Amino acid sequence: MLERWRRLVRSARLDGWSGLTLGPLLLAIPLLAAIWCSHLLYAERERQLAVESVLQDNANIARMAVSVLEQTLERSRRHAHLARAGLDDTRLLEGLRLAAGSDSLFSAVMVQDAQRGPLLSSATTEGDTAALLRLAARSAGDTPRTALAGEITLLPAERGPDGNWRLPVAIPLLSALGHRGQLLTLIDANRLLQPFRTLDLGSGSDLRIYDASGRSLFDTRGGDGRFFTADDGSDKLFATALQGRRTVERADGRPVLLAFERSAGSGLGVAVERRLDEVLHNAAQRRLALAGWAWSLSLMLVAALAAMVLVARRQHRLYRELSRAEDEKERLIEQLKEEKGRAYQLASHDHLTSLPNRMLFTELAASHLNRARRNHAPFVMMFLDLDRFKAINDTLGHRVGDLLLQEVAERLKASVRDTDIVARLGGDEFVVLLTEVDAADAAARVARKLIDALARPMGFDGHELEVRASIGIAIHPRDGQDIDALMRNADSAMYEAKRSGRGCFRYYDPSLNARSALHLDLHSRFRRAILGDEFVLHYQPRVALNGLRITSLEALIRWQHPERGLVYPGDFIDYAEQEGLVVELGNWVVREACRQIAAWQQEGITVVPVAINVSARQLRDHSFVEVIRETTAHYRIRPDMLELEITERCVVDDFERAHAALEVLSGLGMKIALDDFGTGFSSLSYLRRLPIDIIKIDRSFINDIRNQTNDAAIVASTIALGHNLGLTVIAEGVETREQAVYLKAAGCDEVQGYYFQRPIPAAETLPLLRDGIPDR
Ligand SMILES: Nc1nc2c(ncn2[C@@H]2O[C@@H]3COP(=O)(O)O[C@H]4[C@@H](O)[C@H](n5cnc6c(=O)[nH]c(N)nc65)O[C@@H]4COP(=O)(O)O[C@H]3[C@H]2O)c(=O)[nH]1
Repeated sequence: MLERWRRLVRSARLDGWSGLTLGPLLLAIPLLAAIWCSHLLYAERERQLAVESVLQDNANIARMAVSVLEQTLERSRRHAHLARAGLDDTRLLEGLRLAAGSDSLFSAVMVQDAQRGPLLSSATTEGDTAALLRLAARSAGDTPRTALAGEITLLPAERGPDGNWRLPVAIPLLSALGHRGQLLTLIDANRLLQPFRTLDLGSGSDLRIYDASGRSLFDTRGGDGRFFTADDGSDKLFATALQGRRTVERADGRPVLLAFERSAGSGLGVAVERRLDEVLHNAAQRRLALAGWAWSLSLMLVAALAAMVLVARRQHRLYRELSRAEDEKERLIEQLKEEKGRAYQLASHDHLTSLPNRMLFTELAASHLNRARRNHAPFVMMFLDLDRFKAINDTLGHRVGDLLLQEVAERLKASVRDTDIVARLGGDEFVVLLTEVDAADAAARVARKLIDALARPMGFDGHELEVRASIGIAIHPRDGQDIDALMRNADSAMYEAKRSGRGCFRYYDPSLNARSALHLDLHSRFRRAILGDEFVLHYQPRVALNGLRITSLEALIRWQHPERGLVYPGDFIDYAEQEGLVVELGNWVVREACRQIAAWQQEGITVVPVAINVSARQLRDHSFVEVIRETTAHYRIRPDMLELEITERCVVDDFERAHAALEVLSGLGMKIALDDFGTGFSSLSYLRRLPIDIIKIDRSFINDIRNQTNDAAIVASTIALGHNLGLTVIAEGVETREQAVYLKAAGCDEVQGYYFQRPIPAAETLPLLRDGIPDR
């Protein structure tokens, strides 16, 4: 069974509709169990109720029968009273004769005196007289239990001469004068038992009357009932029956439901019984009807289940077919997509290099341009042309030319980010779209990288080639607002590059070319420039307005370029910062300033502190403090001979680290100046939190100080603020006497500017240091 169940489950699972089959099955089992359990319980209850009800009915009938019998015998007792009185006075017996004569229940009455014999007899036939005498002889020994009358003695019925059944009844008497006697009556049995004959007890039922000794007197079997004669003997049942009701087994083995009731007065007993099988037969009819219901319900359930399973199977089959169709559809769509993809690839890509062709490039570039517009981001287009490709193609053949183009494509792709786009427009013309660039400088770097990547030797079919490329760069939005304009301008910049000698790049905007050339130069020769002493420091004095004494020299870096001449920091500091070169440059400045101070000191010149500019990166650099410590120690100068000029930019990115470094340096005795004061947003907060000694008001505020602008008020309040905080206030960019006078009047402590002295090389500072600022 278990194995069959397992097989069923397994097969259902294999079919893929296990849930659909097992679900209804698992639902049906408890439902069927519930139907049949309740049916069985109900049937059993029905059976018990039927038995209980029949036992109860039987008991009621038995009680009623006993009561009827008692009422009848009560009449005999009344006659016994008259008879007892008649024993003492026979005249009184006349009353008895009349009473008995008018009571049809009594067929004959006789009063018998123990000594005198019969005193009265209403018997009209000899048979009745003989029956009464037999009865008298039979009960002659009975003694009355009370002073009035004794127990009633009933004898088995006997048939009279007229053929009617009579019940002989004897009651012993004891008169007031002590006479003993008996009242003997023949009760008309048919009359006595008539009520029981008409009782409808139901089929298989029987009512039986017993006398006090347990002899059966009458039962209702056979329609009219039957009387038991003296020869019939007593019924065993009576001997075992107790008062009450129960199920007992008859001698023939059949169980009956029996109720037994005995009269307290006469001792007569009535048993009412009904065959159990008869009773159960009726209950069985109901049980059968119930079973019919249970079967119907079960069948309906099974039918519903089967229908569910069938529907589920059908749906499952449909679902499988549908999903097969769906798979097929998916497959076709995939196939179509692949074919479409192949067609698109063919139509949109260059077959030789697999790079996007002009059509696809234009689409991609347009979408990137839209994004760049939304994000206000730069967008760089580069046109790239291989120098002398035609000659290679013509001399070495198309095969080499093709291989060369493929290699170029690979190298170009490898040199840019995945987000950038490389396309081949045709022939040896390529285009590169840089989508994530932050500045024109970055475009220059990429262009240089591309040129370098292509310049590495390539070998094909035993030929070693070096390819040089010319690149034209157009930047959105300065060089064009749409793709066409950008492509056109990148193309013309590319021709400019070719004209400039090939193997180089050119911006469409000429101003960018000079700057980019400088940056490239810086990049390629930066170390050489530091080692080869191409950088120099110029110094500009800071002058105290009170007495025009030089208080400090600001060291300003310049690049003494061999070809370009003196290059100012505005052209390379930001670039050096972006490229991570500024720390090395800054360290050089620290070294050079310390070396110069030491040199001045060795020449016996009284030196003022030198202020150096510190960039943001430099201040963040972990070794910065150490560099200052070591360099000052190396040149044997006191650290307070150096001053630091920082700007807000130096601290915004990593305030904590800058703050820590400044605290250490300030602790060494160095003064810290906040440069370009007033141009930032939060200068004031920095003043409170950093160890600042000096603020330098930006020169943009000094320019217009005399022209009734807000600047004068700003300068005046900055001076007042600085003083309140105990700081030295310096004004930068003082170019005129008026500005100096105004600043002095406003309470400014020191000034710096062309009016007093332009930045000059170290050699030219000697007269200044020695003689001070000349009078003006
Ligand atoms: N119009 C005008 N300008 C005046 C006048 N007086 C001085 N200047 C110029 O103002 C700048 C003052 O330096 P800064 O504000 O620190 O501004 C400096 C500083 O931020 C940075 N810098 C200079 N040297 C270094 C350096 O060694 N390291 C770093 N990180 N930055 C430096 O470059 C900036 C520019 O330096 P420079 O070109 O030397 O320009 C200098 C100086 O030549 C004047 O009366 N009128």
